[in-house]
Amino acid sequence: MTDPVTLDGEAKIGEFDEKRAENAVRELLIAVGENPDREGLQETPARVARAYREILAGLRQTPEEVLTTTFDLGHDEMVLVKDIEIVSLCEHHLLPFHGVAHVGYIPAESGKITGLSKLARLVDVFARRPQVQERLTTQVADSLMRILDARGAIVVIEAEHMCMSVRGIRKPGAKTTTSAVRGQLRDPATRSEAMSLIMAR
Ligand SMILES: Nc1nc2c(ncn2[C@@H]2O[C@H](COP(=O)(O)OP(=O)(O)OP(=O)(O)O)[C@@H](O)[C@H]2O)c(=O)[nH]1
Ligand SMILES: [Zn+2]
Repeated sequence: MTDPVTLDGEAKIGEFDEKRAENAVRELLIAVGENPDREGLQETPARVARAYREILAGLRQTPEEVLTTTFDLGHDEMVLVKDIEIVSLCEHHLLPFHGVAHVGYIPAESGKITGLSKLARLVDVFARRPQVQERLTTQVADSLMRILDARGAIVVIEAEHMCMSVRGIRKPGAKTTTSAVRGQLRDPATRSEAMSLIMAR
């Protein structure tokens, strides 16, 4: 197995060990009192391993990889993509949290901008890891600043956590909102313009 490395977005984590994941799921089925050899469960460890590989694909991607396409359009005002669907995995319970991300930035003075789809890809790089919502929000904003030399960035995420709806406190429908605001978007007027665009339905 490859050595694990940090989750700072700059380094890649080790390979996905499918066999090990399968064995762990089989063990979990036994631990909860199930029979992993009964007909309906025989393929389950392999299916679950594949599902985790997909849901956690961001562990093997870096934000630099997805923000490579840049154009110089000379556009130097805010670009905002709203309602990007996200599904992530809460690192405390390994249960999903899902909702939407709104991602905006003010391009570098050079006018260096990226493709719109790349903003959604960037969100996925960090969402597809074991996460807490606050860190997911921060990592997206910091990547825009660092990689695009953006003059400002704003990321707002609204999500429902399955760990709060299906277990524990059991409050389905409760939504958590987190934001990260960087650079020129911290200026009150610019920030409030961005927030009203984000909140407009
Ligand atoms: N700040 C933050 N907390 C989270 C996130 N996802 C889950 N949590 C919380 O992490 C906490 C873990 O608390 P613990 O007391 O260690 O675990 P627990 O006994 O399962 O907690 P309960 O959910 O209250 O039953 C809970 O309050 C969760 O709601 C997240 O993205 N951000
Ligand atoms: Zn949780």
